[in-house]
Formats: sequence, structure tokens, C-alpha cells
Amino acid sequence: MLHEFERILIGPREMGLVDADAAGSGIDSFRLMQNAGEAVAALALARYPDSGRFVVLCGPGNNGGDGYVAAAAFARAGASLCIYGIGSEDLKGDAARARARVEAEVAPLSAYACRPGDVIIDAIFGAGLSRDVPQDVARIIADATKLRLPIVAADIPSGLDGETGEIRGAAFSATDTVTFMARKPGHLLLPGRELCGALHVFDIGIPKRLVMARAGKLWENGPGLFSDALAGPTAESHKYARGHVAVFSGGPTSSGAARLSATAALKAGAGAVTLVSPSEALAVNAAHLNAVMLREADSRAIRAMLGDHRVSAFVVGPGYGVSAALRELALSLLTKPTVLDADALTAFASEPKSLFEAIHAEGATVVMTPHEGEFGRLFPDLASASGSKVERARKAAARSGAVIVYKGSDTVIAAPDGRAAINTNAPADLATAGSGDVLAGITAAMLAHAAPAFEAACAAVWIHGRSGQVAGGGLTAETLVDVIPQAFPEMV
Ligand SMILES: NC(=O)C1=CN([C@@H]2O[C@H](COP(=O)(O)OP(=O)(O)OC[C@H]3O[C@@H](n4cnc5c(N)ncnc54)[C@H](O)[C@@H]3O)[C@@H](O)[C@H]2O)[C@@H](O)CC1
Ligand SMILES: Nc1ncnc2c1ncn2[C@@H]1O[C@H](COP(=O)(O)OP(=O)(O)O)[C@@H](O)[C@H]1O
Ligand SMILES: [K+]
Repeated sequence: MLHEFERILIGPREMGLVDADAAGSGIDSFRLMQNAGEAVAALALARYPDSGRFVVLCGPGNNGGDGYVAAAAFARAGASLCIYGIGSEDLKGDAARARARVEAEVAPLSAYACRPGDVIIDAIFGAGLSRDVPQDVARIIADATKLRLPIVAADIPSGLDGETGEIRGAAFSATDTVTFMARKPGHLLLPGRELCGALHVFDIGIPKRLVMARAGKLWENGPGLFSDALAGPTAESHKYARGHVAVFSGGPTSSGAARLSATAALKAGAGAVTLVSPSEALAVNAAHLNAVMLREADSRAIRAMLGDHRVSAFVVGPGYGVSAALRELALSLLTKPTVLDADALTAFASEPKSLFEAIHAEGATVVMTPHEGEFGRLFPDLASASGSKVERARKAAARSGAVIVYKGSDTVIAAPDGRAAINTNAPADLATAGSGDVLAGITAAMLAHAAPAFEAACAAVWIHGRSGQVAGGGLTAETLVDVIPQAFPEMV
């Protein structure tokens, strides 16, 4: 797997360790702060050359230090400037040094009254915020939001938790955020992503190897994570070599979901797809299918598919109907790579342990694709636990033994070994009936290409998002399926 530095996400705690490592290796930490603050000022000056005044809001820690450096840069540039600080007389270390270099007066933060024309430089708190913001700060955030003032945030909009993307009491909604070396999970997770505005990552001079050494196994999802694991067709390919996906259909009045999964699998590059249908739904399925093959779902057929080495992956759940029979079917499929979606997740709500034990015992390759509701049914304790969506998905993956695709507009993909990715390319147009069924089909196609489960799931989520972009506003699950080949042409 290609670990592009640009896709690395690093938690605020780990970033603190990187800072310490940098200092320990002889790098001048004040120089880093100067680089950070100057980058913030440069961006603000370029973005708002006609600003009435730059209002620099400085907190009590190193984020405030960045603010004082930026303030000095505004003064040097001859820009109109006001500085407000928390505890500006009690700063320590580099922040105190940065403050000492500012000649302009620093007023207490509580004295700041927002006014139209102000451009705010938000250097109050960084990504490691550990509690709700104080009242004074919440009041300024509310006023600035009401006046829609432009806000350039240093590192992260104050009030956002850099680990979880959650709002601690109140948070600025920035027009731009300048962060340093690498993004934090809170820049990508919701609601954080929407509060960062345009996100700029600035290299302040910490060697990349120090950042890599402390980064966990978390990335922004993108082709660098999965393209090595996937291969398009070659001259030697035949249809079964490209993978054969079998999708289980529901009854006659709920067969559309499985058909969407089946056609999505085909469009995503599976060489062959079979819809396995109850006898009473054969007629309706036959009326709607061409390239997708149709087979009656009886125990003989299922046994035959399990024994057929050419059948490479299953999808079960979309439109199937929640029942004990579905639980039994799902458990019987685990000898081959399987996508469990929708009803196949809900069916285990009363006994999730039986599924997880079977996955572990079998060493099965399983991708589960729960939305928020389904996640809560399978992992009720995790759904209500504190911590980030990444942590919840990781725990769910470790507990279940499956790769978890925890859906939403910030879908998180997590593997039992702790690897995780946050997806950022999904447009809101994907919030349409059947779009999840399409994702399940694409995922099975990636598994059928013999991609490992984590890479397959990352690829599928990314292709699904990209397809949503290509299909554009007003998309339906059908138009989404149609554009899959355009979304990732090198694959299919
Ligand atoms: N390698 C890097 O990432 C670098 C980071 N720098 C800056 O350093 C920042 C991190 O500095 P710090 O760890 O000092 O973090 P902060 O600047 O966020 O400050 C933490 C301080 O604020 C207080 N505090 C936290 N939450 C509070 C709340 N809700 N109410 C009141 N007080 C609260 C804490 O007790 C502590 O004193 C980064 O965000 C970044 O801006 C740069 O200066 C240089 C290099
Ligand atoms: N607002 C949104 N922005 C981006 N993606 C979304 C949004 N809402 C839903 N999605 C994506 O669309 C898909 C919906 O799946 P799901 O909830 O199972 O719907 P359905 O059961 O109707 O197919 C998921 O992949 C999800 O991540
Ligand atoms: K900030």
C-alpha cells in the first residue's frame, strides 16, 4: 500500500509528540512557530488585501503564539491591526517569546467587540482542545458568525476537537484554515470538515520522517490506499478471471435493491454477476436483467456456488427481508469473501455475537456496510460511546473481525488490524434510496478482483463517491450505477 504523506492524518496528541521529537532532534521550536504564524499571516494578507482591519485573537498556549507571530507580520506589512489575547502576561516558552516581539498593544480577549469589515485571525485554541471553550470565546464566536466575518484559523477553528471533529461548546466557522505539516482527523470528520473552510497544509519544516514515525494508521481515503491492490483487465483476462459476484435477491416486491447491487458489481468490473433469487421473484428479476445472470436460490444452488472456485464474492442483505433464514444464509456464505449490508446487518441485531464469532472462527473476509442506524443495532454500546467516528469504527472492526464501512457523508473504513480511512469525496446527492445498495455491489466487485477487504472497501467507497460527483445533482441509484465506469476508468 502506498502511504502518500499528503494523505496521512495525525491526531493532536501524536502531533504534540512530533513537536517534542523535533525539539529533541535539535530543531528550533521557536523557528517552527514563526513559520506557522507567518504562513497564517501570508495567507490572510493574500486572501483579504483590502481588509478593514486584521483582528488577531490569541489564546494562552502555542496556538496563541502562532497568533502573536502573525500579528508581528501584519504590523511589518503595514496592515491595520488589533490584538486581543487570553492571559497575554502569563504566557510561557515560545508563546511568551512571540508575544514579546509584538510592539502593538494587546487587549484582553473579553474586550473584543466584532464589527463589520474585521478579518479575524483565530489563534485562540489549537487542535488539542480538551474542554468546552470559555463563555467569552463562545460569545465572540456567536457574534462573528452572526456578522459573517471572514475568519482565518491557525491550525483548526477554535472550538473544534481535532481528534473527533466535534464542537466543544461553540466553534468558529472559518473561511480558511492553515494547518501545519499534516491534517488532523477533526479537519475531515463532520461537523469539523464543514467548519474549516478551505484547508491549507503548510510545511513548517519538521522532517516528514518524524511525522510519519508518530502517525497512526489513519489516512484520507484515496487511490494511493488501494490502487496497487486492484488490476484492470488484460489480454489474458476472461470473465471469471475478473471475478464472479453472486448477489442474493429479496422477494418479488423487494427485488430492486439486489438488482442495483448486481448491476453495480458488473459496472465496477466484475467479470460475471449472478442474481440468486427466490423462485417467486424469478419472473420479476428476469424481466429486468440482461447481462446479470439469474439463478434460483435453493440449497443445492447455494452449495454449488460455495463449491465453485469461480464464484469469488457474495452480497447479501439489500432488500432481502430480516429473518432467521437470512441469518442462516449469511453465516453459510462466510467461506468466501462476503459483503453484509442492510437487512443482513439488522438480522443480527438480537445476536451480533453469533455473527462476530463465526467471522473470527472462519477467519472470514467480510465487509459490513452499516449506516448510523445499522451500526447502532450491531454495536449499541459503541454507537453511544464518546470518542471519534474513527475510534468507533475501529472498535467495531476489531470486535467483529470484519472490515467496517461506517457510512455517512464522512464514511469511515476500518480494518480489524487498526487501519482506517476517512472518505471525503462523497457529494450529498448520494443521500438517495438505493445508493447504499450500489456501494455494496461495488464493494463485492473489488473483493472479486481479489483485493484484500480493507483495500476493496476503500476503493469501493471512493469509486461510489466519485460516481456521485460524475452523476451530479438529481442522481438516482440507477444513474449512479451507469456512471461507475467513468468514475474510475482505469479499473473497469
Ligand atoms: N508542529 C506543530 O504542529 C506546531 C504547532 N504550533 C501550534 O501549537 C498549537 C498547539 O499548542 P498547545 O498545545 O499549546 O495548545 P493550545 O494553543 O490550544 O493551548 C492550550 C492551552 O489552552 C488551555 N485550554 C485548552 N482548552 C481550553 C478551554 N476550553 N478553555 C480555556 N483554556 C483552555 C490549556 O490549558 C493550555 O494552556 C497548535 O495548534 C499550533 O497552532 C506551532 O506553534 C509550531 C509547531
Ligand atoms: N449527505 C450525504 N453526503 C454524502 N454521502 C452520503 C450522504 N448521505 C448518504 N450518503 C452515502 O450514500 C449511501 C447511502 O446508503 P444507505 O444509507 O444504506 O442508503 P440506502 O439503504 O437507501 O441504499 C452511503 O454510502 C452513504 O455514505
Ligand atoms: K485556532
